[in-house]
Amino acid sequence: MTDLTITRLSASDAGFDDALSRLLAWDDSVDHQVNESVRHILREVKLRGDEAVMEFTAKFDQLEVASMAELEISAARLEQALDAIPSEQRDALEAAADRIRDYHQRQKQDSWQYQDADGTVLGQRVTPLDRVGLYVPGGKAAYPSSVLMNALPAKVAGVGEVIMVVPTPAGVVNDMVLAAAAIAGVDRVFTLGGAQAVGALAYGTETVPAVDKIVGPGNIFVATAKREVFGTVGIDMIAGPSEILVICDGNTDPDWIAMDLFSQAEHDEQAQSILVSPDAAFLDAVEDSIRKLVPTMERGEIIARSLSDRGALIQVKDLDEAAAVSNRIAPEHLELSVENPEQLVERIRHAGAIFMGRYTAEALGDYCAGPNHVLPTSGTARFSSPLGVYDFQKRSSLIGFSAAGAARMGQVASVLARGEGLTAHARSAEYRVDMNRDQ
Ligand SMILES: NC(=O)c1ccc[n+]([C@@H]2O[C@H](COP(=O)([O-])OP(=O)(O)OC[C@H]3O[C@@H](n4cnc5c(N)ncnc54)[C@H](O)[C@@H]3O)[C@@H](O)[C@H]2O)c1
Ligand SMILES: N[C@H](CO)Cc1c[nH]c[nH+]1
Ligand SMILES: [Zn+2]
Repeated sequence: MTDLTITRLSASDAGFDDALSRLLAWDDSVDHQVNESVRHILREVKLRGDEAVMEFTAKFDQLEVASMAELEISAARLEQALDAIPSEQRDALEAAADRIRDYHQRQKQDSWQYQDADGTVLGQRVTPLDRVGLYVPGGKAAYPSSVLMNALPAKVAGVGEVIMVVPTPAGVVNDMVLAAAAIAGVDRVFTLGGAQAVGALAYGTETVPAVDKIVGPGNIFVATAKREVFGTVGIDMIAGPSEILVICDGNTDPDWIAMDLFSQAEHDEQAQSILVSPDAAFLDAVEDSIRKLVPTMERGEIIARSLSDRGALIQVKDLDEAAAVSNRIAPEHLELSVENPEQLVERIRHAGAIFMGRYTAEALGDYCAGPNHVLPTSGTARFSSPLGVYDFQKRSSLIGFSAAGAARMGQVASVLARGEGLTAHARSAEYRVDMNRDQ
């Protein structure tokens, strides 16, 4: 097993800022290789469609097929999976789906309009997207919960067609993933992953229909591919390797905190788990818990790599400084494991999801609390939000001038248009002014 190296930092040390920047940064050489490889995959998929998709699926997912039809899962197979899984799993999926649907219903935006004094009608028409692609990760683990988190907001929004892609390395299909797709009402499922799946959805192939927007989390290849195809299609955000930052006042059981850190570290060697506390003895105790518990974990190797390469235990002088460190990192998940989370949350400006108090394990949010678990990573919580119904709705402005309104505002438009030297704009507005003057 990988040697476990635990990075300890102190916010009061002179080199803290640099050390933190190094911890958060990706290795540039890895970045470069990933970018190159993703661009190549996308180019090939755009040029050669199904043929390239099948080649990359064979190469990266060890899944050889003679035709693309073999990479689509039928609706009947989804239903069969729903019947095949143990009732305990089906009940858990349905319980989670109910809470996720209930939470997301509240995000749905409706169209609105109002009339001003001239009788002019102004408003906003809200409509669902026609067709979306959901990326459900599946390289190192299968994520039925991510099927629910991606698909249910799309269904609540009323999206016309929901296409899901999920890699099935070596052709091993996970029945819980398929069952979740049946529960959520996904329309079509393809067993594709990585940049080739993102390319197929963005450009369309002979078999995979092009979508309007691609949402969902994935590894660094998926996140990079989404960044590359943005503009051809919409994307939700960059939701890459998972992250957790725990702020603890030192009074939570250290084993609980160690396991909370593991809960994200076990996703990926590139996941990031950070603990921030003003209590040095508590940091020691959590370090002991980590060393004690890693060997007991099924995914201990991934956890050890992730904690060693990207994890840290950070000492701060007080909870205010803890909040400042957290704001700088803008983590995907932030646990406030403190006596008074309501007070501390006031100081938090950037985080994908905030877990309030000692009992709120981040893992509950991953599965069944109700809010979405697809969240901005890599500091992008500074400017983006959790996946939600709003990602599947778009807005059109509505403008309906009355004759009186056209006359009044036509004069304003005319002055502004002539100021910009745009005569056609000006005269188009003036026609309506003059027409009203004649009447
Ligand atoms: N933010 C969230 O909501 C959320 C939810 C679940 C999982 N996650 C994250 O999603 C990620 C899942 O990663 P994963 O790897 O298990 O599954 P994944 O589906 O994201 O990636 C698997 C795909 O990566 C591609 N790939 C792998 N190695 C490659 C290479 N060398 N070159 C080109 N392509 C390659 C393959 O095509 C494969 O199909 C983890 O980082 C996890 O932390 C995030
Ligand atoms: N923690 C992931 C989001 O970063 C979501 C997830 C799915 N299953 C378990 N966890
Ligand atoms: Zn998780």
